[in-house]
Amino acid sequence: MHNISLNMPPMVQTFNPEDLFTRRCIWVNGPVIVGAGPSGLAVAACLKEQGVPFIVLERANCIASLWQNRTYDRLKLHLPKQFCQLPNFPFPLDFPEYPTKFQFIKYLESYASYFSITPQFNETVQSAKYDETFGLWRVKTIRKSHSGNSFNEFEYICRWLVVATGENAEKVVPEFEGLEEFGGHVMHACDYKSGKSYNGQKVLVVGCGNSGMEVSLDLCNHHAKPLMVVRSSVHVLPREVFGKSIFELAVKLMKHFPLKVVDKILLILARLILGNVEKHGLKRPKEGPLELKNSAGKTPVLDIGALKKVRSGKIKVVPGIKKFTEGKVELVDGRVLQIDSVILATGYRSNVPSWLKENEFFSNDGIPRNPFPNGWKGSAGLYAVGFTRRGLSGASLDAISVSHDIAKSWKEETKQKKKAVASHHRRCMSHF
Ligand SMILES: Cc1cc2nc3c(=O)[nH]c(=O)nc-3n(C[C@H](O)[C@H](O)[C@H](O)COP(=O)(O)OP(=O)(O)OC[C@H]3O[C@@H](n4cnc5c(N)ncnc54)[C@H](O)[C@@H]3O)c2cc1C
Ligand SMILES: NC(=O)C1=CN([C@@H]2O[C@H](COP(=O)(O)OP(=O)(O)OC[C@H]3O[C@@H](n4cnc5c(N)ncnc54)[C@H](OP(=O)(O)O)[C@@H]3O)[C@@H](O)[C@H]2O)C=CC1
Ligand SMILES: O=C(O)C(=O)Cc1c[nH]c2ccccc12
Repeated sequence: MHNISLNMPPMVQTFNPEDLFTRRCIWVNGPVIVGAGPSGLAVAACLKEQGVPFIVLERANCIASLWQNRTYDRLKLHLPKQFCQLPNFPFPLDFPEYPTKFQFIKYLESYASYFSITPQFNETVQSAKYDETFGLWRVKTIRKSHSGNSFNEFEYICRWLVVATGENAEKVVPEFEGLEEFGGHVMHACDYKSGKSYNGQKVLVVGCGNSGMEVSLDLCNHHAKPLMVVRSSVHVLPREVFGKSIFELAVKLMKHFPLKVVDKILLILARLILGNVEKHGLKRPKEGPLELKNSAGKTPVLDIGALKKVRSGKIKVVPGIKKFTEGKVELVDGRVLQIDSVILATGYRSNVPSWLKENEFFSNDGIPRNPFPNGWKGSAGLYAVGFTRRGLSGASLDAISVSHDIAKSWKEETKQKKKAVASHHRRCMSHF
């Protein structure tokens, strides 16, 4: 870690009869990066290359905790590999076009070790606030011990703060009337690993984004009977068009045509390849797929086989939920269906508003207000990586911009400090 402990006397923050917390102050000669997912690792690597010291704080006990702890076994990247690698370190040549989550995790581990990035694990940022008087960020954290039985509080003081906690930091768990009476097993998709234990069960999958579709498909493959809730609408696109990635095609088209035209082309191709999906209950939104991704952050589904199961009736599409009763769900169309368990594929949200004491750069939903490509730089040394709704490729672009900007001001400030020290030294010497 590149930091200097100020050795300040421990300050008693709160008095708790069971725990006496002490908060240690640590000066960081560079940025504090919050989050050790792909975004935090990418910005850390780019800073390393430019000789800027930093620290990375991570609440989990490992890097890329979303990928390691909160995703299902059959997950594969659904964009081709060239859009998913991080700066300055390509995927191994033998990786398939769509790497598995385990290959991706291995790559991230090699990435962290190649750039010698050693995050401070089990440390959750609880608040970060800009101190106007000193022109510095104060980042307060709580660190869990290895045993998990004791906690220590820290305060990091720094000039630059990089937010890399992700668009998917917390699960969204909506409230449903009667869910406590339901009695069956209920969990969020982030805790789903495989359909192994659901053999023969009727499972209500709430949500039809990429998670809902892929969990439903996995349940089918494990001989369960999924019912997938589509309460509003969804764009389903083929992952490939005539053997070529539709995402790659969209990126190429965007260089020549406006977004609305690209959306029209994507929808014509989807219709040609997938047919009319609306007759199966998968109503398309009014806005086009890329337009909707930009405006509302809603990712189109890239189909990897769920649609075939919908067509054959193996995945049953049902409308919104009215309420739950014991062993049953009542739908908005009045139908009452018997079900065994529920999987909430209801999405994720950013957690930035819960800890960052700032509301100019980030909006209430925890995403920077400025749209791409200007969403990475705030004021007073505040930065964001991985919030442009452009997946891993967007995070890599942010990491490069952020690291260059920080390196520039870090080098200027370090030079000024060195000059000040040298002139102070000269003044002291002249007294002799
Ligand atoms: C199931 C799933 C599949 C996906 N597949 C793809 C894909 O194929 N291609 C693609 O481009 N994108 C995909 N995404 C999008 C995904 O968001 C990115 O791939 C990527 O994980 C984003 O990286 P990140 O570092 O910004 O966020 P994350 O990976 O979420 O990492 C953020 C880190 O910050 C930590 N953190 C959060 N709050 C705090 C705090 N207060 N203090 C300390 N640490 C904190 C978290 O523990 C986490 O480790 C997928 C998302 C999901 C949910
Ligand atoms: N293979 C891959 O690479 C995968 C990538 N991902 C990515 O992870 C991110 C998150 O995806 P995902 O987890 O699917 O989340 P999304 O936010 O994309 O989808 C959430 C779904 O839940 C529905 N929903 C929310 N609340 C309710 C409710 N109260 N009742 C009924 N339905 C509800 C939403 O419906 P509505 O639209 O009406 O709000 C929507 O269909 C995306 O970026 C996605 O692309 C996910 C899985 C696999
Ligand atoms: O955020 C995701 O889940 C992704 O897979 C990355 C992504 C960014 N922009 C998109 C547009 C269409 C499909 C996927 C993505």
